[in-house]
Amino acid sequence: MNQTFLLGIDIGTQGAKAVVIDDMGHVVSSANVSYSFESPQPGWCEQSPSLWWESVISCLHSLWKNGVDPTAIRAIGTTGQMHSLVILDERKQPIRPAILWNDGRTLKECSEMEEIVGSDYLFNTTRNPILPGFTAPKLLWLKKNEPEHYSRIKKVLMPKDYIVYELTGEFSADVTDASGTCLLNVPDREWAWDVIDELGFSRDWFPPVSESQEVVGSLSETAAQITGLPIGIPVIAGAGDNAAAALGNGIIMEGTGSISIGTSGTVFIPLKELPDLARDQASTLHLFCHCLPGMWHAMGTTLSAGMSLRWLRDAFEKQNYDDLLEGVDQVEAGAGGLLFLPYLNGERSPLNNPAAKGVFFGLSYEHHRKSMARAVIEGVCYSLRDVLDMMEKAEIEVADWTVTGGAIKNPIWTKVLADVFQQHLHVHEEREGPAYGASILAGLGNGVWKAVADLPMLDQKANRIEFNRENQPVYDAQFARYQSIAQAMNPLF
Ligand SMILES: Nc1ncnc2c1ncn2[C@@H]1O[C@H](COP(=O)(O)OP(=O)(O)O)[C@@H](O)[C@H]1O
Ligand SMILES: O=C(CO)[C@@H](O)[C@H](O)COP(=O)(O)O
Repeated sequence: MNQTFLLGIDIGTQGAKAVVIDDMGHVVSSANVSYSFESPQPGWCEQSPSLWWESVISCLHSLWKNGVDPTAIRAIGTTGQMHSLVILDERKQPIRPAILWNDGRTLKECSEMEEIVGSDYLFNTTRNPILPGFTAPKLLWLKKNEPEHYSRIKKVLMPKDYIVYELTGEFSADVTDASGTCLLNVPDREWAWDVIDELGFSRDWFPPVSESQEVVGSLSETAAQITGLPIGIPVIAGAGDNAAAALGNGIIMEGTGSISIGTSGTVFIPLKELPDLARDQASTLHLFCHCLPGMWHAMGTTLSAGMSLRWLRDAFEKQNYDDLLEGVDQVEAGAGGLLFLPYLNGERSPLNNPAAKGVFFGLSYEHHRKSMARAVIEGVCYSLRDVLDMMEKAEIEVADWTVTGGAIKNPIWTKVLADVFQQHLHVHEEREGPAYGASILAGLGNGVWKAVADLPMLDQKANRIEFNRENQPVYDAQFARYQSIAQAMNPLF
């Protein structure tokens, strides 16, 4: 009973995860529940908020079954997929399934938003391009295409905010996730009320925006009964999954960066100050608040990273990733000339084309399951290098990389990534990505650690993945082909 445990909950795109850590930052136990998303039309991606909540409840009951004492939990932090739109009605019920971050239906609404508010004003306020998948254009899409749903909106939430609501009965938002709505004044870390007014949205839809570690409520009696957690424990605002994962991996200093390969792939670089980029220099670079006060980060996102391998696993009707990947490490670097563009559901950074499609280029008789799997992994790594290229053009650079996300479960991902980047990488194998970071934020919010400098996990050593210099010529040549093919095909999709 003297133990101090912290709980982190992650609403991933392919599953919910919960992790319990102790006050030394060590993982005590974790649980996950997998799910899928629906695609009611090509390019659309939706998920039901009740599926997330039911999956969280089952993760928690698995933790208790595995011997974790729920009464030792002192605080809860939530995190999850960014940008995905949850709308609630006056009964506080979801009006429709959430429209996800990888949904490409809003290209037209992105332009409309710039026309309504003025593209320069919008960029200078939000410091971000308006991209399909971000939240605000989805509201404009609903206004036009589902007016009955639009007229019933009383609250707009991100996925993890919906879980905070289920846990506490309170509505909250945090600076990291709010950055990805296109409605946050990112330099001021507050809603851009003038933009919200211009777009005709109601100010009441948007909950107060907090720093990630701030306590925003306490566990309600109803949630305590359903989850088995003690009533009244504090719940913090939490953070978007990329910021939470970065904090969990200690990516809080300039010169460090993290690469996540979950459903999406992201390149994430912390910043002490917001760079003053011109609109065209920013390309599809995201400049968002970090989950520590007074910090920001630069990010770029490839939409189907780990998801491309999942697609291939299902296409080959393999039971699991180990079956799909058997022998793939024996295939030579460059996959015998076979190249894959991982644009299965469009692409965000750097192409910004929701109509883009996946491509195998250079197939011939000698290729087989193993070369196709290797080409998919390499293609995802080229798309991440393409994001890195975009960052370097904006003069945002990193020397020290840590990798996170489901892909760290098989070393082939990190080996190929290190070779494609021609850089060594770090991995903390025991950390459950965003859920781990959310539990760290909960500890900061609840005063288990007084300051960032006290975080015990910052001293823990990561595994170092070396790169193979001999593979540089083949990967440089393949990356150049990748970029040429992507550019050539872009207008044809
Ligand atoms: N055992 C494994 N071997 C190889 N790749 C894996 C394995 N497990 C998960 N992955 C990769 O990780 C992805 C899921 O990552 P995850 O971080 O759990 O996603 P999300 O947070 O978006 O739900 C899968 O699509 C797959 O590409
Ligand atoms: O859109 C973004 C970031 O801008 C994605 O990174 C989502 O946040 C989903 O994350 P994963 O489920 O792939 O971790």
